[in-house]
Amino acid sequence: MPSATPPANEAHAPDPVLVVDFGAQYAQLIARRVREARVYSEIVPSTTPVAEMLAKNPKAIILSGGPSSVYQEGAPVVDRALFEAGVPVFGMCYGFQLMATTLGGTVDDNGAREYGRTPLSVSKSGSTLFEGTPDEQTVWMSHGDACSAAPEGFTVTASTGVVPVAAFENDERKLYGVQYHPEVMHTTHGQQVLEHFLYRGAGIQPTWTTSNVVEESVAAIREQVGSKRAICGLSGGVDSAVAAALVQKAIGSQLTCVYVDHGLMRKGESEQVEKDFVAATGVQLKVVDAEERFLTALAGVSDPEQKRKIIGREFIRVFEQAQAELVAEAGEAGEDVAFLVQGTLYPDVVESGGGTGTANIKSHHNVGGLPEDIEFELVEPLRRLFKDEVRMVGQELGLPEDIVQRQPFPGPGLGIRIVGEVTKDRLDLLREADAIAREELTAAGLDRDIWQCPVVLLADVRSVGVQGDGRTYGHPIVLRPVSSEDAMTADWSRLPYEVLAKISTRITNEVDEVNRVVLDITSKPPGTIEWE
Ligand SMILES: Nc1ncnc2c1ncn2[C@@H]1O[C@H](COP(=O)(O)OP(=O)(O)OP(=O)(O)O)[C@@H](O)[C@H]1O
Ligand SMILES: O=c1[nH]c(=O)c2[nH+]cn([C@@H]3O[C@H](COP(=O)(O)O)[C@@H](O)[C@H]3O)c2[nH]1
Ligand SMILES: NC(=O)CC[C@H](N)C(=O)O
Ligand SMILES: [Mg+2]
Repeated sequence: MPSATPPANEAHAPDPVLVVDFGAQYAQLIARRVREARVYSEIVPSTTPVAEMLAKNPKAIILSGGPSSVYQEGAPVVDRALFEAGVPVFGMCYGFQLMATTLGGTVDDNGAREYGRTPLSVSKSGSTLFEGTPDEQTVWMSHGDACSAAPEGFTVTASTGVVPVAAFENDERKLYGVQYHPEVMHTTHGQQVLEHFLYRGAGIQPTWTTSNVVEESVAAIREQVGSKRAICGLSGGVDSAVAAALVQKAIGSQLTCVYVDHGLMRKGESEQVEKDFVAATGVQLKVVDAEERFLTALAGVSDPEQKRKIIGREFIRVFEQAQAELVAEAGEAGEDVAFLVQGTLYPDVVESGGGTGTANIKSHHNVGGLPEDIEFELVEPLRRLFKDEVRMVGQELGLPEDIVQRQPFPGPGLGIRIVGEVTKDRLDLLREADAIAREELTAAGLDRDIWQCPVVLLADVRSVGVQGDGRTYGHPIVLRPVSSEDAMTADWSRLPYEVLAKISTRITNEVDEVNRVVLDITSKPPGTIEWE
């Protein structure tokens, strides 16, 4: 079964607000902001035919920004029919400009460029978007083209020092647009304006909550799995813990969780999964020791994508082996184990290029890294959710705080934190360094301030040091502490110097072969969070 096939339980999604992605930096952020307004949203690529969009029964449509210029040849377009279907539409930046030109207004490159924080003057009397917001507000702009004339029938509702048409609306036709980016934090009344569109313009009720998600998913999982059995890949991370708890709620003892100890885990992690998770949920757990298998398959490989593919493949082979064992244990009486539950999230799908036609940055082992010949039917109840929403679902299900608030750890584990070939010795070395960094961050009370802190071993790099009056020629360790909302973008965390100093001293003193500790001060973009 191809990995991009949405599992059957996706059919139960509520009618969405569609975010049409014109190649925006922030399409995901728009979708999140809509959900923060308690309205369900989904992203679709701009190449989706209008009929296909309308077939999803959208409650409203948002047109995102994008890098193109509407007057360029080959720039993405939208069929006029979209504006005539009676579905409320909100255009932002490129989406605003496209709405303007498609409906007879004028957009050109007239030198009215604006980048960053910009003061906006609102003429709000009777405006659906702006009523109740201040006359002067700060917005985030990022454009080189501008609208110089709104289409007929539209009222201009805002302007800036250089742009006369910075927002317009046609309340009768339920069409709205703004030149700026309401979705970014720096736009002071962005969320309010977006909510005005959703609630007032489109008349949507804010009813989408995580308790709906729990109810709907449980029903969908029961329908999908029926009386058959399922296994769930359990990693100790938030996503699989929440997925397992949801599926357990739906099908109880038909579920067995499988924890794969691939030898790429951090210090103490396997013990923690075995003890804590079972204690918290009472789930049936099968632990598979697959260290040798993974290390053999990874021997001699240093290319990151190759590593990811190998790890993805071996995961599935281990799940198949576990499946066979469970069937054998149950004997004749047992139903087939036909389903594999995974804690796949919406960003995993989008980043693996499966959601919006975006580029493949790295193959997540559970999406783009799955082998072609997988025979399980996938159950992925979190495939539509963002991380913070998953945490809310976990809370709703009564999972303990220390599971729900855990920092993410990638499925391929330390395998993608060794730059170079993965060997047992290198893993042991990295495990020690990582344990020290985690211990000190926890001791300093910083766990909640950072999103995660990968610790990376540059196995193919050596540098000269001096220790105990002697020369050393060892490897550097990289600390990569980041802060983030959803791992799609991130900034490096400004950790206190004393904490960094303590980590550095301890690692170089306590870990053989490491004589240097460096700090990664790159945001995402341009860096990613993990090094591979
Ligand atoms: N060691 C493992 N054993 C079994 N399944 C695993 C293991 N590691 C990952 N998986 C499966 O792959 C999925 C994706 O891994 P990922 O690391 O994104 O999620 P997670 O570990 O559940 O959560 P988090 O992102 O918070 O670490 C998991 O939800 C789980 O189903
Ligand atoms: O389960 C996973 N399988 C993977 O293959 C994988 N790759 C990265 N990550 C995690 O995803 C987030 C974003 O990471 P990047 O900025 O490196 O893409 C960060 O939280 C990473 O730790 C993964 N998780
Ligand atoms: N951020 C955007 O959507 C930019 C739209 C268009 N390319 C401009 O520069 O005006
Ligand atoms: Mg994980």
